[in-house]
Amino acid sequence: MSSAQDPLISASEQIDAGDEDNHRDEGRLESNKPGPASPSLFIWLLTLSAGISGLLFGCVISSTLISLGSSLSNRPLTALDKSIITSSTSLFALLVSPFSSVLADSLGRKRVILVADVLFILGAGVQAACSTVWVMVVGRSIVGMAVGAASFVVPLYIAELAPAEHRGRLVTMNVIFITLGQVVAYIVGYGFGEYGHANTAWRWMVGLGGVPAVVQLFMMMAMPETPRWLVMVGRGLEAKGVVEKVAGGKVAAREVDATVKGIEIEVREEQEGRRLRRRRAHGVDGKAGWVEGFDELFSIRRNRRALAIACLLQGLQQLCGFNSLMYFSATIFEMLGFPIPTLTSLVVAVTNFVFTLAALLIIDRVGRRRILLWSIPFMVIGLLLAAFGFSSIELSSSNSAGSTTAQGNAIVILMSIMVYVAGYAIGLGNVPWMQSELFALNVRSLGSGIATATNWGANFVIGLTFLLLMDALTPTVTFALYALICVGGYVLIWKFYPETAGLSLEEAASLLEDDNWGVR
Ligand SMILES: O[C@H]1[C@H](O)[C@@H](O)[C@H](O)[C@@H](O)[C@H]1O
Repeated sequence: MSSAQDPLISASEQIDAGDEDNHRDEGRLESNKPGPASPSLFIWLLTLSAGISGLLFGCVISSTLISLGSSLSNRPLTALDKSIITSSTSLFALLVSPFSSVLADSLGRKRVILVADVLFILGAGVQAACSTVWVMVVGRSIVGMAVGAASFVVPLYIAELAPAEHRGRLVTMNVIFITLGQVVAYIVGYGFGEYGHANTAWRWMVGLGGVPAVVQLFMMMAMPETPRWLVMVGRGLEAKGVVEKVAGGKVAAREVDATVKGIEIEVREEQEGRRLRRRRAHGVDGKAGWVEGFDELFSIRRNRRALAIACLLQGLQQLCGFNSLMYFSATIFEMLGFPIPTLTSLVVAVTNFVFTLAALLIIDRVGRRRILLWSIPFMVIGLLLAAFGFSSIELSSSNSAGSTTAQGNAIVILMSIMVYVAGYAIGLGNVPWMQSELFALNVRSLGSGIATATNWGANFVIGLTFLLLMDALTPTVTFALYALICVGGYVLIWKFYPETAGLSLEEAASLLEDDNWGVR
């Protein structure tokens, strides 16, 4: 085959010839070339190692305050104690995620995962050994820092290592671990609650949470840094080795070269652009710091757009109310008269897990935008049906209707919640974590960190307001409000979120240059 016929050969030759105008095309070719049928064993291993953080994240987010009894501060917990203990985790996750993005650029993606592991282990130990409420809050806050850092850096790490055609699937693997962690937390919580000794069971539960972090610490030490970060810090040769390893020997050396060159070109262009902007603004040359990172994120149109979309998706993922079910579904099911509410809650966690698995199978074929536009309507239907079910219960209880009607309504609500959760898990539960593909490399880490902070901020708000809303506005209005938020989110996604499935990271990020936000 001649080089004219072979797009890859011609692309790399053009690069070698120094034709900068054509360099952008190279990234496009990288994404369109037929990739290996399935990810290599090495990339699976790497995703597994990084995904253990997801397991920890899931366990932490779902670990309800199992019976602490009077084992802290020699008194029963007050409502204030409970809300401070619960919200300290999301608050610290929120504070730490943008900060750890700065660390991910200076120390590297992998080291931030290692730091998060150390924090997980420390936090688990402090919680397991604590005897006062305030030490418990300290332990939960340390775990919050770990979750904040890990929830942002793991999807970034996976996305930067994954081949374009499998990226969605591999990032979704991380969400599978999160949802699996949630299922495990429910089962363990239920088991300890039913059969454990009240004063020690919870210590075991939080303490054992440190074990996966120890396992991950050792596994991650053997894993490489991402090629993109390596190129960014001038270690191009190492980057080539990693690309080769990820491909599992299934691609030709020239394709590896082309991939690394594509990244190098992007880095060079961005450094050049940054230098020019600095010179124009301050008349000086020099190394850009993280303040410039913020400046670039907000002053350049394409970066601003990427940030707006990533924050929209992450905010919507939480404001749609899903985690209120994770935190309080047992309370809801108790209210509805289910005999073992914690077991009914497990149904929610399992539905979430199973449909996230389904997302794994179809996400790269269906595409991110399309999967959201298909699945959000199911969330709206589920929420509205649940709202309707609650309104019937409110009516029937005020008319003191028979318990069969109430039971029927409770089942309708459970089914509607399952429809909602399925819709959530297949789209909104995982697509926002593909945030890094929206950003150009120089602002990728910072942008992902801010979007992750948006996720934790909205999570904090939902956790804090759900019970209050149920009380002040009735369950019907609360669920209808979440449906309204989903409708608003749907319209914004339809207007502004372009499809990024199958594109290289470089190509996906440049979509947002378009006047129509890359949507058409
Ligand atoms: O992607 C995850 C997943 O959907 C979890 O089930 C949810 O609890 C988290 O908040 C979310 O970030």
